[in-house]
Amino acid sequence: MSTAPSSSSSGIKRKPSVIITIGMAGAGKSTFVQRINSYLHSLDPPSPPYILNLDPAVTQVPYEANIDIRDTVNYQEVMKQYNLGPNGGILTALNLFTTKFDQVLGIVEKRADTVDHIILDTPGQIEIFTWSASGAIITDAIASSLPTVVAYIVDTPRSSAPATFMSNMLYACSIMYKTKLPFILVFNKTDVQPHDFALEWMQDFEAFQSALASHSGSHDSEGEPTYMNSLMNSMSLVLDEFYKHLKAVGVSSMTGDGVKEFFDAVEESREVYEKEYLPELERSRAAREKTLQDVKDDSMSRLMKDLAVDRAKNPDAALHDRWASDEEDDDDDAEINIIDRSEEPWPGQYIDMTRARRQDGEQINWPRPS
Ligand SMILES: Nc1nc2c(ncn2[C@@H]2O[C@H](COP(=O)(O)OP(=O)(O)OP(=O)(O)O)[C@@H](O)[C@H]2O)c(=O)[nH]1
Repeated sequence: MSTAPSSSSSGIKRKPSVIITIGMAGAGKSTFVQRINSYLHSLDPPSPPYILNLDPAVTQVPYEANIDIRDTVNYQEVMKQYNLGPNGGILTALNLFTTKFDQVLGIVEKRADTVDHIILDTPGQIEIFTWSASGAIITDAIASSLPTVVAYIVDTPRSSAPATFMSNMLYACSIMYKTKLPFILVFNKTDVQPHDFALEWMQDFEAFQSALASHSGSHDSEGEPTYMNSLMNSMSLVLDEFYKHLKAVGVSSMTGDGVKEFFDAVEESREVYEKEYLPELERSRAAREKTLQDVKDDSMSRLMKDLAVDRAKNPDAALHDRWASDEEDDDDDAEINIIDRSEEPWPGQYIDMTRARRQDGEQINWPRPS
């Protein structure tokens, strides 16, 4: 029993799959992460994943994270120091952690040879990850290095009303188009409510529309469809296209039902990543490099034109510009002092101006107006 071959026929260890779990608060992300963690441990041979907890505010997680944001940033302290409320504190803690994400990625890449799955558990407040620069930086950084899939966790019992289902799907849709990554809808808590209704609504928009029509509040006092009803009808047509691009599985993080199907979907998504996401990533990288090169070429050609104009105006200028030969000799061996800031700091590199102390009795003559 194994989810996927961990090495290819050539004997080269294949890269691990990264699973980013995202979902509304209380949808069951942490419980789901623990469930897939225990599933991977139960395989023969066991295939323990590498887990990153990115929720700084969680008090307890049901799994042991390999990297935990709480070890790096104290969210309570951030709230105090920056005078923030809980959400601002979580966002700032994530921002601070993201400044170190290159180190995290370095560690993760080193682990890539020994694990088959890397799992990211994200903050409970969904928008802190999905609509922040930090969330985008973390997602892009990891997805450009390893095959990545988004697992969007849905609280199935709480999405059984057509309007709630629709708003959850719209949110999922916006995340899918933002990340452009392969996307798996995980209908969680199927032990409480099976997810068949959701699959039916996704496959047949007429079924969704009739569920909507039969729901109370869909018609006004004169029997006309309400504004909300008409809006959701139109939205369901829009979402029809979105449903074609994703996989949906039903899971119970409580009982473990559907976890095997989830990993099958991860495996299929890996192919989508390699066929669609990776070429797109390389295309946009090449486009970015081309734009940069075009800007450089343009500046250079303008500089050369300016030089040509100067030379035409004053043909002798170049003669006067010559250095004396002894000056040239002096400079020949001079080292160009380029500082690589990514190297180890050297003594005195960091001068914290806020801490510089004045000598006792030292007078400072501040400049005064007039
Ligand atoms: N019955 C049932 N309950 C579940 C399932 N998955 C999670 N829960 C419960 O749902 C509640 C929320 O689960 P969490 O895993 O804390 O959800 P979360 O999305 O991580 O929540 P945040 O920490 O707010 O992000 C807990 O009480 C879980 O026990 C499931 O598959 N079935």
